[in-house]
Amino acid sequence: MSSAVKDQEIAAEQERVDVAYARLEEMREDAKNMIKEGYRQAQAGTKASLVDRDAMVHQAALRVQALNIADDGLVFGRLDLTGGEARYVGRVGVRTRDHDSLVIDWRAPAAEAFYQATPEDPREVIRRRVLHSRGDRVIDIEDDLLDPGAADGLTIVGDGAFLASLARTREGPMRDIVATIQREQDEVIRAPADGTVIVRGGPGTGKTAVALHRVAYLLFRHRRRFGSRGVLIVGPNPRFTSYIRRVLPSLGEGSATLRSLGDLVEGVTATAHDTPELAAVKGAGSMARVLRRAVTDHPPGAADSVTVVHAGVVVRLDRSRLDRVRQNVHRRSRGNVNTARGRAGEQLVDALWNRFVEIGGLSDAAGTKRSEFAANIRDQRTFTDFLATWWPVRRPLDVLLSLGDAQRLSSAAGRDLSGHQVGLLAASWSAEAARTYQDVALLDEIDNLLGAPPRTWAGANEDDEDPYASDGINIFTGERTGSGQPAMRELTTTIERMERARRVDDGVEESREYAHIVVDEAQDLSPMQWRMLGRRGRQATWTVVEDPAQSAWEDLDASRQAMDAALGSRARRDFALTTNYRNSVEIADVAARVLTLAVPGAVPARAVRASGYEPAVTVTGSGDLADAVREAVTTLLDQVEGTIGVIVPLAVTGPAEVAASAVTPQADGQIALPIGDQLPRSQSPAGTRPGPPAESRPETAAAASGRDRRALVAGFPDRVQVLDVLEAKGLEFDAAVIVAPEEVAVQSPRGLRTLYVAVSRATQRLTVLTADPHWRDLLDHSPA
Ligand SMILES: Nc1ncnc2c1ncn2[C@@H]1O[C@H](COP(=O)(O)OP(=O)(O)OP(=O)(O)O)[C@@H](O)[C@H]1O
Repeated sequence: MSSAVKDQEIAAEQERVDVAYARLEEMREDAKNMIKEGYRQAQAGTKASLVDRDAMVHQAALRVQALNIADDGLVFGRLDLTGGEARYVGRVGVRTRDHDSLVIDWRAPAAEAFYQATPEDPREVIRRRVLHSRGDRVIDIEDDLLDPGAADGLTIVGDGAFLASLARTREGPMRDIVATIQREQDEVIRAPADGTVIVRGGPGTGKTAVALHRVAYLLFRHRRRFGSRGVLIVGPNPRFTSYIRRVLPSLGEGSATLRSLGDLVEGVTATAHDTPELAAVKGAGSMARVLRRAVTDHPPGAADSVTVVHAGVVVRLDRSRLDRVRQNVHRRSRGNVNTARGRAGEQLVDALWNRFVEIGGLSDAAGTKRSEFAANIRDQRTFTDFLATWWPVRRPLDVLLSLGDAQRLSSAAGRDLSGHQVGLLAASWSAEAARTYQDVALLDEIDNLLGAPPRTWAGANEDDEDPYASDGINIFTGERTGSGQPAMRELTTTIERMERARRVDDGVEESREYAHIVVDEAQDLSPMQWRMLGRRGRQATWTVVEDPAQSAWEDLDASRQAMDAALGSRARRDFALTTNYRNSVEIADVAARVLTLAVPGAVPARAVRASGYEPAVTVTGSGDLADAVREAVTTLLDQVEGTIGVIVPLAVTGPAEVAASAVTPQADGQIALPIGDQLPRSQSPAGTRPGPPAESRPETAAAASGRDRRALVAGFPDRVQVLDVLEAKGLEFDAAVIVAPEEVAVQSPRGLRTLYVAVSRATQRLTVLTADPHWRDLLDHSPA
């Protein structure tokens, strides 16, 4: 086709698009006028008009926001239907003043055919056209002919919109895909809102993109239901959440809460990952039992007996009697340890009275009534002081740190932990250690067990009210809250506390119970993390996306069971995504080799875009590693315009055999981890354990890169980032440098799956630097 014909077609589309933009501008003006009108009404000053004004201004402001977003590439699709209608699809719906449709919102039912029509099932679509724009200028068009028999008179431009769009230079690390959503993806996005959707697919199949578009769809179609009670999107780490944060606004959605697993709980932020061994212990469902025992045990610092005097009679309860009272209170109050504090005091008085009667006090103090006895006891300083330590208002972080005492932990452990595990855990819960991702779920579990304190002191200033304040202290962090001037306030129920936890974050309202929860990278959630999410979605519908082959979790079955419990019994729909849109065919080929090692027999997703660039797999001496990284990055800077990720092993130090005490957090919040000879033979490439034995091994790439991460990329532009294999989860770069795959593979029992994650991050170029020639042979099958 001549370019003149194509130019004519583009010019014709531009005219239509200009009309839509002109109307968009009018709609924006209308919305702005509505805001002004709202303020004008406020001048009237009645209470009702204030409420009206707020609602009006809020709605109008949302409208302006949505219309602003549509400024860039407002119209991206056109359908020519068998009846002769030409239907335009765009980021928002645009109608003339007479309500004739100019552009249909991509989420509306009338836009469905744009995504669903195929040559086998054309759905009355003859030609599907994708319009590529920059701002408000149409720069290119691509057509798919779906019904050649009916195409008389229609010009067909290009050779299929989708592949062309994938080959286009990427703008930014992730973008919305509204123009090129594929049918299998669209089915997920538009799945009915009443149940749970589970999406599985390999790296780059668009799981994250689809989940985000589903949120936009649900909020568009069911705003009343999902807008008011909220949508929570949970991803693995803050890097990932900041990465996807850029996509939601481009979809016109600012009203979802985005959280990483490390900052899901108010007041705590995880800054470190546990070693795989520790994560497995902390994340196991049995930790729930351990924590239950921990919060119901005799608390640290409490005396082993209490003694009071009444009418000259000395009454004492020893530890075993005290423990019986405690068990009784817990049994009757069914959890909510803090809330049960009042009952505990009552039952303690009861027990003292019974003891008083038992030891014959009644005859010594003839005429004593129980009520007098109780009043007297409650007034005694020894009693109140004892009660304050025997049944204190407990804070989640205090409970967790109290388990840093191995003896205390051991008594809470029952049969759920081995001695070795108790040692590991206790060492990780010292006050100085950084809080880890798994700790966050445990703190949430403890918070749930403790329940709300019966009475709290909060800052006097309502503005800086801290919903987790108790006695002027944040119950998670232990830090003083508010102005420090105590003001009595009653917090009675968890619901109320949840309500108070609502806050505005980045302009987004947050609450602890949601109407819909999206879980990305769900394959990595531990049972305890599922419990944490389950509590936030007791009434929710869910969208869960995952790739079991990328799971770092050893006991995937236990995680599945916990997921089932969290999701509840709602109807589920399972979907599979099968096409890899991220990796070039060449990079996908390397990833497929790793997949075969990690999960023998697994079928990789099909990559659709050949780049002609073979990945480079280079053998380096371990001493030259930093130089090799710099050299690789320098080369890639010339080859790609966008982001370059240098993906290093977890920062680990130390010999292969590590005692519990040696598992210590480093200054930078990372954890010292045993490495080396744990890789089972079956997981070792070529059946051998790579590298020399641990004792004689020089400083590992992992240790070196952990220590010198920043130095590794010093002086390079910002588009070069260095991150470890866990941080790389879910991210994508134009080019990636994988450092020391041989170490990534042995850092945990699931090391090969982690490596699979790493090698599947790049869109265009991949460089692998290894000290082990085995790995080159394994990964590099490029033509000599
Ligand atoms: N239909 C599509 N059209 C164009 N690009 C797409 C499409 N679907 C996905 N992509 C792109 O493919 C890349 C991978 O998508 P995404 O990150 O959602 O995959 P993923 O399945 O979540 O991957 P991972 O499992 O590695 O986290 C993104 O850049 C996304 O924009």
